[in-house]
Amino acid sequence: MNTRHFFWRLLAYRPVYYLANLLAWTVIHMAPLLPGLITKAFFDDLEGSYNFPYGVWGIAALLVGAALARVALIAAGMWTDASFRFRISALLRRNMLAHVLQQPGAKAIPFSPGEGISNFRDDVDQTEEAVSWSVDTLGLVGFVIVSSYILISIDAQMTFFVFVPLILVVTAAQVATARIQKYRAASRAATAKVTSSISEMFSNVQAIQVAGAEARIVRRFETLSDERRRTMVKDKLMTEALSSVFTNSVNLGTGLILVLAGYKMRSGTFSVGDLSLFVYYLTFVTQLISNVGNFMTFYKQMAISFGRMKTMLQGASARVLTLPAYIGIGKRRLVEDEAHEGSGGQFAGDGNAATPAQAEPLRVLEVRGLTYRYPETGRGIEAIDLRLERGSFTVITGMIGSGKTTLLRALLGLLPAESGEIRWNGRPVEAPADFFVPPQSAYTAQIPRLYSDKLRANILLGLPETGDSLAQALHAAVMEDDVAQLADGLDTMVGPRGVKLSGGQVQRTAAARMLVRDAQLYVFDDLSSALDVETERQLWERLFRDRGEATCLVVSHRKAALSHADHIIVLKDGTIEAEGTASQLLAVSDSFRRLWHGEDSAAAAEPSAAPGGAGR
Ligand SMILES: Nc1ncnc2c1ncn2[C@@H]1O[C@H](COP(=O)(O)OP(=O)(O)OP(=O)(O)O)[C@@H](O)[C@H]1O
Repeated sequence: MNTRHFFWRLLAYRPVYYLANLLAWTVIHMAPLLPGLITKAFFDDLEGSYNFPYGVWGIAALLVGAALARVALIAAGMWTDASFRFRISALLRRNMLAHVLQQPGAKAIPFSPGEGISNFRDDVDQTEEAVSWSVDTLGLVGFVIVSSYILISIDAQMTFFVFVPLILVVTAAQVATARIQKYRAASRAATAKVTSSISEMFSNVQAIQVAGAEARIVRRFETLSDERRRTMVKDKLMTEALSSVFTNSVNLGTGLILVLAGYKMRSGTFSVGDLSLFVYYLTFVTQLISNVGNFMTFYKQMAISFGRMKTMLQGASARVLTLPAYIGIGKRRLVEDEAHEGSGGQFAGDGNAATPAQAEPLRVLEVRGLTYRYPETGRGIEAIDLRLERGSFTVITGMIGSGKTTLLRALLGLLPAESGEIRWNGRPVEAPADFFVPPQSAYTAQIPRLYSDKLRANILLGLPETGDSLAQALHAAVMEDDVAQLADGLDTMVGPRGVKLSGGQVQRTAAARMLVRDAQLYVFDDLSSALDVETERQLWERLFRDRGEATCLVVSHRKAALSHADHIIVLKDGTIEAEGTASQLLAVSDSFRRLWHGEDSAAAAEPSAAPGGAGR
């Protein structure tokens, strides 16, 4: 889809609103035709060449009436404009967000969060401007046709000079187009860098402080801001220069009319009324031309924004952006809902979420040849085979960077696997990202995130609270003592704008979030990265005791998990180096022996750490 198609599809999203807006602004732009003629009548009446039946006061009353009508029309135009603008920008933002939520979670946006925000904010605003300014064009054409007819019938030569600015402005706008596009793209890119630098600084304040890197970070920020300033100045200068060409063309036109009018009035072929009509119309012609110039500029800038929004879609069709959808106002339409079937989030219970139908009870989950390599580094996992029987406890272990997290993410559809096959009871799982959610499976990431909300809401994430399910999940996640110590217990505000929880508390909150959901497969990514040995041991013990028939797939290098595992997979450089039980692996795998004994040396080096779990 090119920019023109994109533009038309936006107009067609709410055609009635667009047409109402177009009509309102066409009338607003054509309305000055009347006061122009009244003003001419006023001067002609004074001059005695025309006799208005209601006298000078009648003319003055008509002028006041026309001005009031125009004020009322502009108020109506503002309403239609705001209504249409809001709808298209809400649609774009809604569709982009829905698309992001459908992407493999670990690759949801191709930019930094700061750039993503600028995409949602600035690029949508830019598009909104272009579409909104397009309604001025028809009014201009209407005004130009009628006014030129009136003016030509008075004096064709003078009319030509009225329209000289039009020719100048359109030519200037065309010449400047390529430049504006270039400057706008550069200023957008520089702004995005500054926004993402701010968000990185804010999320890494502690790391910056402990590294004593404040001065260097500020210097880097200054460089980025300076780059932004330079690109912005060019962009603004170009836009303002064009705008001043538009505005000043009225002065040029007035000058030309005055010179010619003086000459013609002396020869008696041109009246004061004619002069007033020319000058009056010129002002509006130029103002309208400048509106069209603005539209052309915005349209070019929209092309840049459209390109950036397409990048956000990561290869998906640009039609995604303009698919009709419910934006929260008016009646929900069936067609729109169908267009987005399955595009709901994965938070169950929000009323809009598309929750996948429950699959048949798990007997065996098989993975064959699963491969994913990060395009940036070429690292990842290759040809991984896996078999999880119902009720089994499988541990994936391996050295740092061996591919453990990547394996879990590719299996769960959080990364798009390059190749491989996943079968649930022998049946292929076509869309793992949609399938591996409750009630099929639940997952705790290595570095979970909390929202700025109550602890209770962070665990439930929209799930209705039933019976003692929350208390059970808190117990299973070894979280009950922590909750008891919080001032407002489960109602304590946590997350970035609330009470700061420790890394281990965040991880156990995420574990509770997972355990409160009924799932057949529980997937944990390395709880040991923030839990001490004793807490992790407690957590596994409670899980082994209470999990019933649930199947577990766990990344860990702790003995408490390894010693209870039915099956252990040792990864090295993205491939399976060895597999078996702990005792088998201790006999055959060097890597496994290092991991197993590594915990003893880590515990010895850390006096506060409690002894590890029972080894076999
Ligand atoms: N977003 C990414 N982009 C590029 N390369 C990545 C990315 N994430 C991980 N990698 C690389 O892929 C390989 C596997 O990483 P992965 O995070 O799966 O390892 P891991 O075994 O889970 O490590 P850890 O024990 O530190 O959690 C590593 O070499 C890593 O550098």
